Amino acid sequence: MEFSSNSVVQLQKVSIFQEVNTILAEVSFAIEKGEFVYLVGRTGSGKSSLLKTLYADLPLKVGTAQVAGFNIHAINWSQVPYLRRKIGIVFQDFQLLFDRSVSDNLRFVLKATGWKDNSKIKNRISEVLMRVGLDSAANKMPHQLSGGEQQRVVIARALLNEPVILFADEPTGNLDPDVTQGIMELFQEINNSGTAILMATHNHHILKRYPRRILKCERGRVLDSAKETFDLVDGF
Ligand SMILES: Nc1ncnc2c1ncn2[C@@H]1O[C@H](COP(=O)(O)OP(=O)(O)OP(=O)(O)O)[C@@H](O)[C@H]1O
Repeated sequence: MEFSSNSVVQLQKVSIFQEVNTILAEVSFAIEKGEFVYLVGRTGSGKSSLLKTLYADLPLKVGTAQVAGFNIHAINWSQVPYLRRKIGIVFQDFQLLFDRSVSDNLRFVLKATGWKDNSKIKNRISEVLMRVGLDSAANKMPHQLSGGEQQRVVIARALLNEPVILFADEPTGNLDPDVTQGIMELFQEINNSGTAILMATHNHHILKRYPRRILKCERGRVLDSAKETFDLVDGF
């Protein structure tokens, strides 16, 4: 399989494991710079496990994978923080630190990823909060924000180091339809400005409203809408 140098994710004959169980096998696909791709499939079909393998939370034992220029199959633990600086990760449950303000949540990540200059840190925090439409929330505590606003802070946090790709695992899973739409519009804007996105979702309405390429986990394989047609309804 030929991969282009424009790819931000390239997998070749990858198997995904949970403990000793093979969850997915023979997984080969590429995601290009600036592409938006959905990841779908029934509950337990392997979406989260695949994402975790891509951001090196699960070890890659079979096959080869490159993510944001890192060889995931050969990565060692000391390199993982550098990989994580090149990618952004957004989960369904927001995972903010609830004992500190929004800006301190963001400052924590910048400091942990090597930022030292306080005025640059302050500027970067303002920039990302502006980008997600929350510039007035810097001094609020997470519990003072709605679920949708908290998810925007998580997205701002994922954008801090200008990632080449965002991995989003059910980012709208806990949100009502109006708020979901706002988050999807934000993802479209982020994507339009050049960041690739791989987003796991169970939400059929999102796929209809914002149609893009789809990867589907099914019976231990990953199907690709760019290469084959498959039944979308089955799997939600
Ligand atoms: N930490 C774990 N230890 C062992 N097995 C696990 C673990 N996490 C997930 N699994 C198993 O791996 C398989 C794939 O789970 P995974 O969470 O990747 O699916 P998913 O498609 O993301 O599901 P969902 O849509 O419910 O989030 C399931 O059979 C699950 O039981």
